[in-house]
Amino acid sequence: MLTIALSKGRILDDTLPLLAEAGIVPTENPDKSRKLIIPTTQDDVRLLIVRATDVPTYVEHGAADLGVAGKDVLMEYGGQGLYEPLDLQIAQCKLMTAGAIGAAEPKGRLRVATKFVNVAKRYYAEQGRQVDIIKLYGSMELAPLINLADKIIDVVDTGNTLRANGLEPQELIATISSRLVVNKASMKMQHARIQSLIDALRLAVESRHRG
Ligand SMILES: Nc1ncnc2c1ncn2[C@@H]1O[C@H](COP(=O)(O)OP(=O)(O)OP(=O)(O)O)[C@@H](O)[C@H]1O
Ligand SMILES: O=P(O)(O)OC[C@H]1O[C@H](OP(=O)(O)OP(=O)(O)O)[C@H](O)[C@@H]1O
Repeated sequence: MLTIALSKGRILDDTLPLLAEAGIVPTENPDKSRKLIIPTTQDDVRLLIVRATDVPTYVEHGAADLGVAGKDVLMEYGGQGLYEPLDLQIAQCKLMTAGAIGAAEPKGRLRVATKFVNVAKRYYAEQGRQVDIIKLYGSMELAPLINLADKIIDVVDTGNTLRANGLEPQELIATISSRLVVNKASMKMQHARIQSLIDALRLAVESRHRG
């Protein structure tokens, strides 16, 4: 059995067409179903529906053989516990710092609100900048508006969410897309099977970007 961990929303929506091209189609609509284990048209392939930030955990521990996760989530998760053989080129966005439009840089310690605590620590450590990181789980854009923080670190696509809250994008930390991740033991034990799936998905990604 091959188990693939996916999160509902844009990753599921953008991954299903690629899986379909590789011959894997869920037997019920994962967006509508309340089931968390979804069989597919291939008897020996199933999907696990998990939170986006939990995908690397399922795959590293072997609860899933493969998964799809945003590079932002993988950067935050860290470590060397997963193979990352393919950029699926979906859910593309940027990981950026942002602050109130026109606000001056604070003189002393910078207060940065984010759910990407590890990424933030690494980013400012590389710059030798002293910061206080404030962990939030959502609605990051609020923090500078109510003076909880000077800046935020979040993913930005159109910039509409920032603009709607009087914020502007500042520094680019990384360009982001979603990656196929593979459990290391699975890659050894089921090498031919997983490699042929990677190859099929690579073809699907390439044909999408040609057409
Ligand atoms: N506005 C966006 N445009 C394009 N890609 C995005 C955007 N927002 C997030 N992403 C990418 O898609 C991935 C999944 O995002 P999604 O919004 O589905 O989950 P989440 O809200 O980050 O996670 P959770 O549901 O666990 O809170 C993110 O990790 C990021 O890589
Ligand atoms: O630059 P933009 O195009 O506005 O995109 C950026 C927003 O997209 C994501 O939220 P999403 O809409 O996915 O909602 P979520 O908070 O449920 O993830 C992310 O958390 C940002 O807030």
